[in-house]
Amino acid sequence: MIEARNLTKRYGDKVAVDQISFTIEPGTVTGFLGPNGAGKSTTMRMIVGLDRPTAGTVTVNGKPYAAHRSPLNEVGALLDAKAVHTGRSARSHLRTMAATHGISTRRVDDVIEMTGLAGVAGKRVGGFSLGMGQRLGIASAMLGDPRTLILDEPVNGLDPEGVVWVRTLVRRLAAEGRTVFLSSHLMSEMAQTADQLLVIGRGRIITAGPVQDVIDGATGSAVRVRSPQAADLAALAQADGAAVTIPETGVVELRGISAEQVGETAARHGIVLHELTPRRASLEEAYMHLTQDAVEYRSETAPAAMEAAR
Ligand SMILES: Nc1ncnc2c1ncn2[C@@H]1O[C@H](COP(=O)(O)OP(=O)(O)OP(=O)(O)O)[C@@H](O)[C@H]1O
Repeated sequence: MIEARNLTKRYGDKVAVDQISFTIEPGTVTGFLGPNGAGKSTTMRMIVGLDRPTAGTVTVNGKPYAAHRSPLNEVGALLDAKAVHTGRSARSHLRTMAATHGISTRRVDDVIEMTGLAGVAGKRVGGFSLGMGQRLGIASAMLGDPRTLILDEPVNGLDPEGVVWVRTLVRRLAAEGRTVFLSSHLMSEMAQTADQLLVIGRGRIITAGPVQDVIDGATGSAVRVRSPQAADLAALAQADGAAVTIPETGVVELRGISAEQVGETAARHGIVLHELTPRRASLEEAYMHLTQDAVEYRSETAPAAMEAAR
């Protein structure tokens, strides 16, 4: 379990993390989302004691990271996959880490096997592809068989097979009762991997909760209706309190009303329906909606893309 209370980090005038409080429960995969510069890496670094909070506290399984007698057995972290001595082989890197923490060489062989690195474990890390480096980072995080895993962008640079592998691995680790906290900018992947979400923007928590609740809370569910009398139906739904958008001629999208209500209203007024579809937003749409005011580094085309996504 990871617990943060009023956790704050300032770099000079810049408030990177602003009094955030959250609990990451064991037995779940919790996704950490937010735009570039939102404070995700800073938060993760504070959890593992690489950055000191300016104020507030964060504990892992009840204690600050540094207070654990054997931190590597408590928390495994992948924070910067490139932070490895490039002249060493993967096996030698892992064996050095293991030796300094009283971990057996058998465990080193196990994590090499587990992360699919067996074929390249004797090669210099400097020659590794981004994906191989990520696998080595995950192997390092797993070395102490920790109860808590913190993974910053673990699928970055992985091919589709690698992405599925990470998803399966973290799901299995959570099913074993471990705490898994991971960040990613890939929304479709996060939607498939995480149970819970923590969304931050400009150093503050925007929302937190189960994935589907976060999506529904951000966008609400909608009903898409195609009808030759779409305008009539839209007027009736509006009178019933629905919000109406017209994505194309002959199609209306209604919010704040159920598909059943729409169908019954249509039947009562003899309106012909060609389509009646309850429509749930994607995590990407919800994320765009949630973070639209928290994006610091925005490209010129982003607002138009967001509009289209809504
Ligand atoms: N060492 C530092 N010195 C000064 N400012 C920093 C430092 N580290 C981070 N920041 C600033 O703190 C803010 C949060 O950065 P952080 O790297 O935690 O964001 P992030 O959510 O991980 O972003 P990304 O998705 O781009 O990785 C940013 O504005 C960043 O520029």
